[in-house]
Amino acid sequence: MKDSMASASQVNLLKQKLHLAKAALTELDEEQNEKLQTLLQFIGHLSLACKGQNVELDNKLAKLRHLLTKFESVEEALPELVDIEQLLKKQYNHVMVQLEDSRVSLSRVIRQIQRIDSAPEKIKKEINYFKKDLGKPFHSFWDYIPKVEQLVSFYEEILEDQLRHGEAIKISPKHRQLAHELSQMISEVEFRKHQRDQVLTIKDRLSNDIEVDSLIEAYQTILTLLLENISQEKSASQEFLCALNDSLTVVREVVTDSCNNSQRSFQLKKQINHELYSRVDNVGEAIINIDDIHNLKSQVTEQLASIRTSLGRKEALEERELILLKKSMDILKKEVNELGKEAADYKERLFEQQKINLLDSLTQLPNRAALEERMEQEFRHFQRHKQPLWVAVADIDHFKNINDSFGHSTGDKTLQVIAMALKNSLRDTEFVARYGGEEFVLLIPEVNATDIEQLLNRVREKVKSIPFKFKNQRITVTVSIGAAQILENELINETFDRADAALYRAKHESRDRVIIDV
Ligand SMILES: Nc1nc2c(ncn2[C@@H]2O[C@H](COP(=O)(O)OP(=O)(O)OP(=O)(O)O)[C@@H](O)[C@H]2O)c(=O)[nH]1
Repeated sequence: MKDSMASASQVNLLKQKLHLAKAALTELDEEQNEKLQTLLQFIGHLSLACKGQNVELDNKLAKLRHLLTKFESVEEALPELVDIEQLLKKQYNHVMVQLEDSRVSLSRVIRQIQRIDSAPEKIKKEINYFKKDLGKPFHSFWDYIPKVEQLVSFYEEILEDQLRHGEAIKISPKHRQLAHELSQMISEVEFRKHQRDQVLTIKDRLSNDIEVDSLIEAYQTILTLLLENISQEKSASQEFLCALNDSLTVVREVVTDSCNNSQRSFQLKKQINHELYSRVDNVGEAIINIDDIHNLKSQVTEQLASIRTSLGRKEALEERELILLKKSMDILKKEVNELGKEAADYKERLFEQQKINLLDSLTQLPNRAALEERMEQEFRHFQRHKQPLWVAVADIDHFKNINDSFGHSTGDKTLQVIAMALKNSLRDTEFVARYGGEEFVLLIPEVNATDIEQLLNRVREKVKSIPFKFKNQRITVTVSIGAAQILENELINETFDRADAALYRAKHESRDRVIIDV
């Protein structure tokens, strides 16, 4: 009995112990699960950090992350882990090879930079240190990236230094040609007064030894000035059109008002006339129907009074009409006067512009466009009257020497003086234009073949006798002239070509002479 009681208490004790052990085991299980969960999460995050290196590895890791989300599938993940481990090893080796390749490439680039002799000394030293540093292997991309950044900054510094102190682009014959063409173009375009000093400075710069930067700047400035002129011209035309439009609006309003007034007056007058006719009819009827003279008298007097009133109204209406008409006429007159003034101003501006467009701005002689106009005119005259007409081309001899020895502005002054001399040596009916550069064209009508050579030699002598003095040196400037007379059935351009060919011959036969094409 005693035993059975002791056994029972032992069983109870064991039961309690078992219970406690079970509880402790469950607690341990939960704790472990929690740790495992944290570990799995950590693996998941780690695998995400590896993403983007290799597609196969990415896929494997994605699958692993999926399996690790549930305890039940952790077992399935084990074979995957083996594959992934191998892939990771391969990837590591691959990255190390890549890093080494990159290090070698950087060394190659740095050797190239070292060849830039003009690099500043300070950068050259830094590059040397950098090159030594490149001797150590890279362990990760974080060793590589700062090196690339450093290399880029070397490039930047060298480039900046070269831009700051770099040699200007060398001027070539092509640039000189461009400078010359721009200078010619400037001479042919008329600039506004306030622009002229700027243009002269540019012209001066173009004629001396110009650098490419200054040439580009000159082109830019001239273009800006031309655009400014075009836009001013445009706004002047717009102003005129606006004034024209405003005036037309006023005129239209006045005419509409005046029409409306006439319409109203016409209706009123019609009404008054109707009243007058009816009063006159009344008088007529009274005369027929009323026998009693007193009665008739009073009826006629009454109708006459009404007629007078109507006539008075009609007169007042006509007077008002006249006043309105006068007012309208005054407004119209004022508008037409103002418009006339605007039109005259505009015409003047156009005329001035036209005149400017036909003048060479350096010599103030007619320019090439004016010459073409005049040639046509003389040609038409020749066709009608068959009077002699000569075309002569004059060219200054060795003009380049003047520019080269005394400068372009002296060359410009020489051109101006010779232009004046040519102009003064001709009659009013004769014409001289600057054809371009140092070449002039003369149109000489009504001179016989026997006299032309003498006339042109006089012109040549006149130029030769100009007492030029440059840098205290007495200089004689001469011209060569070629001339041709227009022939029956010849176009004037053909005559010009013959004159030009004669000039060519004069140039080759010693210059300072006149040759007539016969
Ligand atoms: N100062 C100045 N020079 C000009 C102008 N237009 C052209 N020239 C120069 O005129 C010179 C003409 O030279 P070339 O065509 O070689 O002739 P050249 O020296 O007169 O010699 P020949 O005609 O053969 O006797 C060039 O140097 C041009 O630059 C100008 O408007 N002003």
